[in-house]
Amino acid sequence: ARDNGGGAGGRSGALGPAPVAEVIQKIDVNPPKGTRDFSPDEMRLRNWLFHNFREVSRLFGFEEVDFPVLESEALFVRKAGEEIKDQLYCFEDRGNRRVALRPELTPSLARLVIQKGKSLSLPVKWFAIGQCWRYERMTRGRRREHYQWNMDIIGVPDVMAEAELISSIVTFFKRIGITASDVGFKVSSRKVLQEVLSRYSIREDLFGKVCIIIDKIEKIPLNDIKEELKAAGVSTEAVEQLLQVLSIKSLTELEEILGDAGEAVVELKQLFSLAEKFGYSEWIQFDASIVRGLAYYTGIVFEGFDRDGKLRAICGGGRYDRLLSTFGGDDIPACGFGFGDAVIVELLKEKGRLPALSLQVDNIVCALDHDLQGPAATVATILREKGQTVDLVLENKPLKWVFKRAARINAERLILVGSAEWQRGMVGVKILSSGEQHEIKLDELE
Ligand SMILES: Nc1ccc(Br)nc1
Repeated sequence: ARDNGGGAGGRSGALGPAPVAEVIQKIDVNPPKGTRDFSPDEMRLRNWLFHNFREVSRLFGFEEVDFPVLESEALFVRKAGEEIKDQLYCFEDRGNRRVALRPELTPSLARLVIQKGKSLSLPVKWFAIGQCWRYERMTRGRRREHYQWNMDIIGVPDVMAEAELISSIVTFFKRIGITASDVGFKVSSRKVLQEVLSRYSIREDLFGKVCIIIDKIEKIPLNDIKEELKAAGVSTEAVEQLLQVLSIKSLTELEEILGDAGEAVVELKQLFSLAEKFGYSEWIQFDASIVRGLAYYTGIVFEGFDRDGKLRAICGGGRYDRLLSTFGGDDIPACGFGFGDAVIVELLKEKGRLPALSLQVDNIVCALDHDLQGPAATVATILREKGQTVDLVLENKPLKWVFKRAARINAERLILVGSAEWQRGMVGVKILSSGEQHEIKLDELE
């Protein structure tokens, strides 16, 4: 006694058609410009990615933290001319406070470390996965939001911390099937720049601005870089020397220019030696042109890149020993990285290595007629309490519809609740892969 099953959403029967609410205006069903919805397929991929972020963080003994997406604008106001500042998604709230959607997680993490103060025992090893925003003029059609995985070590001045962080990213890449043939890390230190600039007695406060200009070296013409450096107060001679040093691709060559006693060379040699011990030497290379685009880095910096050179940086990070003190906190050393959720997916697509993820349920439970919906609910609950996943058919549907749905949701078993069987305390079971079917006592269901 099955009705025609009605269409999805359509209510037919004694009450007549459902009253349609007054259509006020046809809304735009797309998300705001530069933002994404995550439908089930995309959400499965995102959850798979985040699961691997979390598993690696757990393997490395890091604790998860989180912060508001909305922060005080003051947290991100830096004067070094960073793109992240120019694209700040900021506004004045109803309490006339200047606020911003966070463009990155590190300042929030620094804020929380300072807030916790002496109650924290160092080193702090925290990770976070959070949505970050930028207000990008849509002329370039780029995204305005992405999710970032961040790992930070607070309170360890030694290069061992950077080596540990790079190891965690290598571990992540290996987990998702990316190898050293696919990606690598370009590693340098801002102390390289510092040591060159100090030879030309460039003012300390110019350092951040010079780094931001240098970070654009691959993105804008070299002459523009030179002009911007000179406009920032760097002499022509210093500019030429700077660009010459930035083209160095070997530590040996760097040593020839800077000597072997400066912190830049000493720390980089330590890092490459530790890479041997961690077992990821084949993943990293020295590249003096790497400065990263955030003003607060003070030492080692690194970025993950795809060896085919088709994509933007996959991840990046470095040491930021001054950030906490610039926020009024103690002078605590820190380093960390950010790993976005978009470029890595582009890389996996490029490599044809996206994971095959689909909905799968153990059981689809169906009442064979309407007055058996109650017993079907009982069966579903019994199975769920045993940890089985159940898709319970919620309406009176023809079996043809049930089989179609079972195939779509990759159900392993079809549990049929029929009147005669139910009277005998039994239900019907059909193994959908083999077609084999049998009856089973309710209390033997598992
Ligand atoms: N910082 C930032 C935020 C959002 C996106 Br999309 N890219 C970079």
